[in-house]
Amino acid sequence: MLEVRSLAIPDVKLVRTERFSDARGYFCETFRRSAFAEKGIPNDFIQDNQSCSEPVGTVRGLHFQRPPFAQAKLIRVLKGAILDVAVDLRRSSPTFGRHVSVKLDSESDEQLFVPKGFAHGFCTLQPQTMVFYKVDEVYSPAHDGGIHWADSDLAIEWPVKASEVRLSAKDRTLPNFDQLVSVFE
Ligand SMILES: Cc1cn([C@H]2C[C@H](O)[C@@H](COP(=O)(O)OP(=O)(O)O[C@H]3O[C@H](C)C(=O)[C@H](O)[C@H]3O)O2)c(=O)[nH]c1=O
Repeated sequence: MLEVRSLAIPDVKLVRTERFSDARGYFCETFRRSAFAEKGIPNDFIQDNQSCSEPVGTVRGLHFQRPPFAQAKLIRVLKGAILDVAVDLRRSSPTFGRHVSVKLDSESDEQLFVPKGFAHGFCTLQPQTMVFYKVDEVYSPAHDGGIHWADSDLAIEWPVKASEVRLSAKDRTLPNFDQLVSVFE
């Protein structure tokens, strides 16, 4: 049975799929387009991504792609655990600049749906954390954008100190939120 519930920013949704356990282990259907569409997630996901982060305290993000290559994402954890974060970049939204954060791990059968118009990032909570996510628009480096993970205006409470965080060179130099020219209406 697929369950979908809205988070504090209603367009961001937590999805729970059903796990069938037996003496061998378990089986779960992690995505079925028709079932997700019936529950308000009709997106046509056309690309799958997977990343593995070796050290605890790895932060990937905050990333987004600009229109017309803006991506909605469906994120789940294959191994380990993350604090997953979505930031509302839609200028017309009453929650513009606000974020939601949720812990996802490989045992909870939960996934996070992040619609277009949001920046997305996560911090790993365990070593060798593997994240798998579906996107509904292809990768377009020319439309790649981001916000610095520790932006003071966003005030995200990450579970890692700035002195210990593991970041890509690109993410270290991402602009602050107040430097973000209007991207999403
Ligand atoms: C995203 C992406 C990247 N790449 C290549 C580009 C780089 O040579 C290499 C690593 O890319 P990057 O450092 O941007 O990977 P992450 O830091 O994990 O970025 C992702 O992390 C956060 C959490 C996200 O939500 C984004 O979807 C995505 O930006 O993979 C591709 O070939 N295709 C892709 O779709």
